[in-house]
Amino acid sequence: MASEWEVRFSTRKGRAYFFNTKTEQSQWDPPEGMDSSTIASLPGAKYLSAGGDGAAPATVRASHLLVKHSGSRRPSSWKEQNITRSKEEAIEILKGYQQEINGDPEKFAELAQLHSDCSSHEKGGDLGKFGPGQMQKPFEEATFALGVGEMSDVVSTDSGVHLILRTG
Ligand SMILES: N=C(N)NCCC[C@H](NC(=O)[C@@H]1CCC/C1=C/[C@H](COP(=O)(O)O)NC=O)C(N)=O
Repeated sequence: MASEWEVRFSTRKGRAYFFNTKTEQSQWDPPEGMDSSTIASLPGAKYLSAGGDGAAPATVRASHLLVKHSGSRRPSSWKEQNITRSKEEAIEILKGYQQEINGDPEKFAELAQLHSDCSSHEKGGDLGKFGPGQMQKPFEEATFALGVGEMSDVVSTDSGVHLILRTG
């Protein structure tokens, strides 16, 4: 069924692919028998550029709200010298912010400024523009899979756990 499919972007291959959210199957080609208007209506269809080569935007812009934990690559921040919370606690805290943000970009920037364990908190979480290869892979792939203005669910990297808002 079309609703099980979405288009994602492989930053490793630099092209779009089809992902079945039910079976978790990935494939380069459109699902068998799916007509072009259905394909165009799939989530992430924007990655299927006019040329069909799935070219992604060269750079994206995003903000993030990072909550670090004891397993972070650098368990310290402007906010807390020695971060000892567990990853599970960090996820709970982040989910609390996610509820409070409730999809509102201004609220996102406000909470990122107050609570993000990244120096980008000074700019409401803004990381500026970046292209493939600049951020840790899980962060990059999650951001490239978002539409402009969309927010991610919890994304985990070696830095900690993040909420991401794609802004450009
Ligand atoms: N281009 C911009 N604005 N800065 C360079 C970013 C370098 C990049 N950083 C990350 O991937 C982490 C996860 C997403 C954001 C981010 C921010 C980290 C998080 O804090 P940390 O784990 O470092 O203490 N702080 C800065 O690097 C990397 N390849 O390590």
